[in-house]
Amino acid sequence: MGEDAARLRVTEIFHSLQGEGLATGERTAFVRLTGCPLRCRYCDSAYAFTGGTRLTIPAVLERVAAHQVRHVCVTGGEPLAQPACLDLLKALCDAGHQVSLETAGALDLGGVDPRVVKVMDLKAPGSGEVHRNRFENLALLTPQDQIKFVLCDEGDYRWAVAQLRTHGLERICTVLFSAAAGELAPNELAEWILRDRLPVRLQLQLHKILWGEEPGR
Ligand SMILES: C[S@@+](CC[C@H](N)C(=O)[O-])C[C@H]1O[C@@H](n2cnc3c(N)ncnc32)[C@H](O)[C@@H]1O
Ligand SMILES: Nc1nc2[nH]cc(C(=O)O)c2c(=O)[nH]1
Ligand code: SF4
Ligand SMILES: [Mg+2]
Repeated sequence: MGEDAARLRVTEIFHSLQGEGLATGERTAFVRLTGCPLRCRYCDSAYAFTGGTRLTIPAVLERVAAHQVRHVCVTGGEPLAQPACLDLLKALCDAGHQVSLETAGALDLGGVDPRVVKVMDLKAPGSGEVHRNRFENLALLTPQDQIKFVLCDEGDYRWAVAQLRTHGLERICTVLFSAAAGELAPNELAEWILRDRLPVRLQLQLHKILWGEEPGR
């Protein structure tokens, strides 16, 4: 199949305020790609595991353009599980967008366009997917990228602190600590970060504060 005919399976394309990471609050178009090889216990996007609509890259670009945004966030599901995601990321950059990629960190980041801001999770034990972390990806991150931990409990927190220290993560890029919604109180996580004087940022999910668990927001 030629590149022009490549299609991506897409769950939704929507317009919202970025709710996560360093661009929080920016008006953003989200492209949520369908399918994920992981099953994090807390996943708030399980509706993207199946279904979706097959769209060509020009069709995705056209729907994104309708939202008149600078920022585009490619998420999922696990975007990198679809090989054509790499072409989509490049096409969005070529169209002049500031592009971010939300990824589990379980698949190779090697082919991602260097203009893309990579927001990579390290999956903690409470996710049930800690064995999927691909630590080789850390060498592919640059200071513009972000490493995110989504934490379910104090055990996860301790694990994240150990990763921070073992890999010197704060020397690579910004490190975000986020509480898994419904599992850990963000104020408790805030107290631990202060107590331990960690070089990390607390991340709250702005869209859930504004709109709750509504899909497409
Ligand atoms: C739905 S995932 C999609 C991208 C990719 N599969 C990943 O896991 O990064 C986007 C982000 O939402 C986070 N997330 C999922 N469920 C969450 C929850 N219940 N509370 C907080 N963050 C959550 C993930 O950890 C990830 O950082
Ligand atoms: N507003 C909003 N911001 C987000 N940032 C990352 C999201 C995601 O699901 O990956 C997300 C999302 O679902 N909504
Ligand atoms: S990797 Fe991302 S999309 Fe997949 S189950 Fe985990 S949080 Fe959900
Ligand atoms: Mg989400």
